[in-house]
Amino acid sequence: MKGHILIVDDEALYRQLLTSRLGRAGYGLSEAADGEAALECAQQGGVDLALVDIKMPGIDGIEVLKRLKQLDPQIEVVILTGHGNVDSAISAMKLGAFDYLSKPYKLTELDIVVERALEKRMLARRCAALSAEVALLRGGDDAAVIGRSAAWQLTLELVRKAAPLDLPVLVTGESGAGKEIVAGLLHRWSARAAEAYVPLNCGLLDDDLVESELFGHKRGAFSGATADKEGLFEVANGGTLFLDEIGELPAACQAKLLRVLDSGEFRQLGATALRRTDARVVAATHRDLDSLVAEGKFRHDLLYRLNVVHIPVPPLRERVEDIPLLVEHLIRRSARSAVPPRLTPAALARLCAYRWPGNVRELRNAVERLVAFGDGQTIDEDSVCAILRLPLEKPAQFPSPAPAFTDILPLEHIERDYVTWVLERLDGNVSAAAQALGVSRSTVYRVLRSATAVE
Ligand SMILES: Nc1ncnc2c1ncn2[C@@H]1O[C@H](COP(=O)(O)OP(=O)(O)OP(=O)(O)O)[C@@H](O)[C@H]1O
Repeated sequence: MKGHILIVDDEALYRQLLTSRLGRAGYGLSEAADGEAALECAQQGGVDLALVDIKMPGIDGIEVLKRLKQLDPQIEVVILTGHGNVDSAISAMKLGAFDYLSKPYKLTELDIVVERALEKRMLARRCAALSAEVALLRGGDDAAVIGRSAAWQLTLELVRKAAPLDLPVLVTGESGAGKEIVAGLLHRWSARAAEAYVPLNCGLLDDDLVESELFGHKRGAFSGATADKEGLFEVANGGTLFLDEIGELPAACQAKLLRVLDSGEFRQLGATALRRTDARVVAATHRDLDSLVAEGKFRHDLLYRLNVVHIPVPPLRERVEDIPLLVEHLIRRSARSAVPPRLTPAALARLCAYRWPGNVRELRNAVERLVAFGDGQTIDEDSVCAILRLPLEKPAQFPSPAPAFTDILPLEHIERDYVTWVLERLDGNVSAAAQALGVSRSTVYRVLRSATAVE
């Protein structure tokens, strides 16, 4: 697809004219007959360009332009003005409109303006993607760390406080929740940021190799040690050593690690002399270290030493508000073209309602598959259900709430029934329902409370 255009005009004839012309040219299209509908549509995301009639009842074109830009400064807006209405066209340009067209305009003129506006949008996208890539190659990018939920903000607050402290940190949380992301931030936000950040997954190496990897060895220390080798504690000197899956650390290494944490000293395998290191240790685990201590598999004193600062990373299901942002970010990252596919609201609601046992990693994999196997234009509820192996429809359990309209009912009743129905369809997940309905969680609670009050 060449880009998604939102056509906003109260006159159906003009909308029709534009949709048939631009539809034939291969653009994705949405229509809105007034400003309110336009903003609702833009809120769902995926709009690249809006063609907005300046004179409309209710919210006029200039106001729509302002609010669209607040919603997403990257959306390009072309204002459609009446003949001779140059003053408003100029104010629109001052507010960030890409261009304006005075009615009646030539369709070839429209084609050129649309093409240029979309080209600008695509270039801005490419530029942002490249900057993110460069930042990533340079060792991380704070902007690529996504999340605005209260739970995630609390985690970041802890990271911000812990980063400059120069103490060991233990990061815990389910697999795929973002522990390594947190470890990276602890390094980047510390005074050691310019020094090495060295990660090691303790679960991936054989027991005897972990020790040599961490502390290094002298030539001849064991069969196969043909030369002296520096350990990661030395490589990370002055920087941060990230020990992932610390629960898997073999017993012999646990004792040595405790010593380094206490004194900064260690011995290479096969060496007699002590060496010193100033590497800060950040450890992570998805396992319950207290249980491992109780089972005698993890040293109590090491846990005590590592746990000086503890940062728990909440699972994704406890920060549903982050899902839409992560999904948008991941779609943009995985999209094959400069115009990422558009996610339907029902598809997003399904993603928000899912429990994500594999957390952000599972979400990333799901989005990558949705983008790879999709048609490049739209990701709908059916595809999400297929990828997540969810039943698509639950008609027997969830009959349509549509009232028969034989009676005149207070709006409050209809609102209550509809919200209850949406909530049932989304397995009682209030955040997902709020997301799907485009309202806040407190609004969902208010409507439900009014339901209890009425009954
Ligand atoms: N807040 C976030 N913003 C953007 N991407 C994230 C975020 N959290 C996690 N991810 C992405 O999700 C994936 C898994 O994250 P990460 O490796 O940090 O999880 P983990 O908790 O360390 O997992 P494991 O326990 O399996 O090592 C990575 O691709 C990471 O980039």
